[in-house]
Amino acid sequence: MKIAKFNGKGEIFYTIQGEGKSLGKPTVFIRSSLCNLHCIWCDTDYTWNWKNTPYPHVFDQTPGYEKYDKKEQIVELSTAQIIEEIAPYACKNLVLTGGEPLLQQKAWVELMAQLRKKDAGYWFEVETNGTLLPSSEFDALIDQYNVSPKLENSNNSMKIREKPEAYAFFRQSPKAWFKFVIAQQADLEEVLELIKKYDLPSHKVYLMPEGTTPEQLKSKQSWLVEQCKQYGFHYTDRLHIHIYGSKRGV
Ligand SMILES: Nc1nc2[nH]cc(C(=O)O)c2c(=O)[nH]1
Ligand code: SF4
Ligand SMILES: [Mg+2]
Repeated sequence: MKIAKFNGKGEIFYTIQGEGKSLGKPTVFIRSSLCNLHCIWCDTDYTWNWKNTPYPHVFDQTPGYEKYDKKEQIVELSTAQIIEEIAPYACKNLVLTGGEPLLQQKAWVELMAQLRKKDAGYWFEVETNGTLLPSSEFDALIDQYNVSPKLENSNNSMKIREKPEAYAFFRQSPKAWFKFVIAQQADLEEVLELIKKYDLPSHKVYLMPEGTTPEQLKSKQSWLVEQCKQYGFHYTDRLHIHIYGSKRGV
């Protein structure tokens, strides 16, 4: 599997789930590389923002920021190698993230199947942008989908960010929970439209402030909580950002 490379190794780390339904749960994260979207504010752009691609990013304004050399950002790990990497952690909760993990479903299926065979107690969550359909094999192994559909604020065209067949799948899955990144009022209105259009279950919707620093998150907290109260959505923060700041591997 293509894993994001960090400090010469695969980006695999033990922390607490910082977002959404499982917030606070001790969890091992495995960050796969590659994404089919190109969100302008993406905080894991080292999984897709390759040199000689046209996608703009907010970091373009940051002095010294450069698009990434694909070869330098990916490490190919076998299922056995990934199992070896996670072995030292006394934790059976895994989050498959990225990038977009559903781009590499076959490799995840092999990993999940082998781990379950060893220990039925494994719990598998996946962080997905909700544009790709899970295979039946993948769906059979996964415990929870954290579906984070992208809005206009992501700067992806509607054609690539809004896939009706994927919405149809996740809206009916008992394992799926929705998490929308909200930067401003217009985003909230877009979420309300999507909920109506795809008949999403409101009680399974989380709103999360946009931001990669505690200051950015804090500036939106109280406003967003009021919106959650008004519409009956859950609020989720980005706990790992408050605790660790904007760092990799936490
Ligand atoms: N602690 C922690 N929680 C997270 N929840 C979703 C994450 C992600 O990047 O997918 C993430 C992450 O990178 N770290
Ligand atoms: S879908 Fe996720 S990983 Fe892909 S560009 Fe958007 S924020 Fe980044
Ligand atoms: Mg993240």
